Amino acid sequence: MTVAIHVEHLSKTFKRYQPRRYRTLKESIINGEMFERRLSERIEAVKDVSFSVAAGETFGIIGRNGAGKSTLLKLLCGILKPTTGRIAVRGRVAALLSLGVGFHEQMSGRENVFLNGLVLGLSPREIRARFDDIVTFAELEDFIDAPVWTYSTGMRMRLAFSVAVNVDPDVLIIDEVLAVGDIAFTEKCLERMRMFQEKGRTLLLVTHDTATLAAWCQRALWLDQGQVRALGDPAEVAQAYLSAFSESVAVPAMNAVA
Ligand SMILES: Nc1ncnc2c1ncn2[C@@H]1O[C@H](COP(=O)(O)OP(=O)(O)OP(=O)(O)O)[C@@H](O)[C@H]1O
Repeated sequence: MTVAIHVEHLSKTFKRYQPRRYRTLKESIINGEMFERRLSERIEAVKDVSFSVAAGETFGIIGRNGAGKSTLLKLLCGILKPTTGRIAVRGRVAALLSLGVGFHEQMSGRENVFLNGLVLGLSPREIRARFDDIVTFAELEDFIDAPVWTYSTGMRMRLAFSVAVNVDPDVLIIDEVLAVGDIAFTEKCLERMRMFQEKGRTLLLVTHDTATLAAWCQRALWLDQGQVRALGDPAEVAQAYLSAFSESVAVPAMNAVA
């Protein structure tokens, strides 16, 4: 078995600061501490997490709000550095994280496609060769030269997804973002994801939805308060998750991978 992602004893701690609270501006200036920040707490967003994903596998991560899912994904794509632990990812990774991550607001869609392509390791020639497909898939022909700050949430998602799938990554990471697209576009994305699976590429999906785990994933991990609560068969992981949080209500699978 070729391992695509290997995570070993991974932890990420954030320091959260709070400004000192002075009653008046004068008081804070006199104290010379106007801009001083005070460390108030440490948040262990990811705690001693270990797992492996095989090449060609679709792997799901489920967990409640604040469980540490986004932090884990940002660690996997190198946006964040681990506090402790080790990550090894094989091949080119394209990630569709929370919307807008990776886009420069003042730059046009076209410039952002080139920038993202370069960041993902393509040469300018390779990006030029894929550019039309990216724009056509995103259905942004009329807007590609407008600055990204003028784009709607759905337009950003379309561009981000289109770049991610068209750079032909070995590992595609998707963090619940397809939910903001309209139904027709979501269908197109799901079809691309199926094609991606058929090509034997590795897919990592984050979802709140147990039906999505069952429909898409070969294995799954339940992350709870930064820790692995269950790892293995998606139906069993989903069952454990649901029984612990009976208030969790499954939504249709199509929305959730997204
Ligand atoms: N940059 C940061 N600085 C401080 N705390 C952070 C930071 N990023 C995340 N956190 C904290 O880490 C914890 C995990 O957050 P994270 O966004 O990874 O959760 P999540 O599982 O993705 O949640 P959701 O499902 O709501 O997106 C939360 O308590 C969050 O407040």
